[in-house]
Amino acid sequence: MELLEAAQPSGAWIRHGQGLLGLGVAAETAAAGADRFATLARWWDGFTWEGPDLEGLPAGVGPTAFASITYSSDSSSASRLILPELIIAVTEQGTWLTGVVPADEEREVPLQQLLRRHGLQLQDGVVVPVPGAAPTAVPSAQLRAGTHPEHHYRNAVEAGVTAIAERRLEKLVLARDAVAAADSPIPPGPLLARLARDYSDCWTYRAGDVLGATPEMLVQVRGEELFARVLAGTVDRSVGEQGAREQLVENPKQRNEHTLAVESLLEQLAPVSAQLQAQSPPAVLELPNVYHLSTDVTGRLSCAEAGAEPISPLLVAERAHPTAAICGTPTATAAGLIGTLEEIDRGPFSGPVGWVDARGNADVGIALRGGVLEDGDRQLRLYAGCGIVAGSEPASELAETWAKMRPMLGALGLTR
Ligand SMILES: C=C(O[C@@H]1C=C(C(=O)O)C=C[C@H]1O)C(=O)O
Repeated sequence: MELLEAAQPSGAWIRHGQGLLGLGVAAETAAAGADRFATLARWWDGFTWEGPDLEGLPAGVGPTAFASITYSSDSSSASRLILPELIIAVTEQGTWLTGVVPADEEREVPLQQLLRRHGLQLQDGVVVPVPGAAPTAVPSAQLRAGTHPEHHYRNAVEAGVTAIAERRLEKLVLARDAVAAADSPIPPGPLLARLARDYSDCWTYRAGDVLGATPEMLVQVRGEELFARVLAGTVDRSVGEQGAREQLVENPKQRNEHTLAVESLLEQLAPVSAQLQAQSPPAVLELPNVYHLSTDVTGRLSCAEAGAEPISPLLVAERAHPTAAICGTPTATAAGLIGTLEEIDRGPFSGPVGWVDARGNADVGIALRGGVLEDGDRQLRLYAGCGIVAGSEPASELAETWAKMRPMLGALGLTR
């Protein structure tokens, strides 16, 4: 956490005080459109590593790229892979530092020098901030309306409920945005530190312009093993534990909404996986702002089972995206209605976010509970969405979007 406060990471992925921090940029690439996953995967596969052997080291150690991929293929935002020049991997087995120097530079940059460049140093084998560096303050921000006023969202929910009543689809996820504006650039480090502290069960992330703390894992790849955490079905934290059980586990509307999300993931991953198993019944995930219905899914990559060439984790993520947790059922109908009803460009929000290492391991979450830095970092655009099913009420869905924005609002010192 102390490191996060001091440094301004170009990439971050932290949970329970462990994870990855990327500093600076050694190489990066951007992609757009329907081929964005494949373009990024090819770029990453094209690297050769001449560093020490990584075999046996924890996932994420070594050269690791941070990924942010847009929700939609028509977004005007870019999807990105960023390979930092310095990667700090804090794992159960210890901390590893990886420095990345492009081969054509033909020079060794001492790790101490790389650390110093980012306000850090090694002291008795531990990475610490350089003494005397002033902590970066988060400027005070003002909450402003996003692309549309609140009533636009209520109307969109109403229209979604009508489409469901007309049996055009079963579920769709509608999102909206809001803006936190400051007079000076908002430093990502302290925001990430607050999120990692207050939402330690979530994956606190940064990749490119997007940052937040997501509770949802689209797909985690460890060698041949797959893991995912599907969330859908939400109640505010204020209902308490007993209320959450009654309103989530014992509520058919929420259970159905949740099942659709789990089924979409299982179906979409089926072509690339084997032995997929979903936990049943779903658990209740307790977070500081909300409770969710939550299902963990495990499986194996089918290419590994068949002894075939390994598939890039970015292409596994492409298969999995978008689940009904952030889009709807059936996918194509929901995606079409989202486009006409939301009238926002989701950018990286609700798209895949995370990292991929040089051995095919990856954590790819869903970019939720966060925001996108804009306007020279003086503005953070927050996003949140809700699953709409038969009987959803516009006012309570709007309230749920505010509850889902709470992690980022809290990190900015804002309340709502
Ligand atoms: C869309 C969001 O969250 C998703 C929607 C949920 C729901 O509608 O119950 C729950 C978790 C996420 O899968 C968001 O946080 O913005």
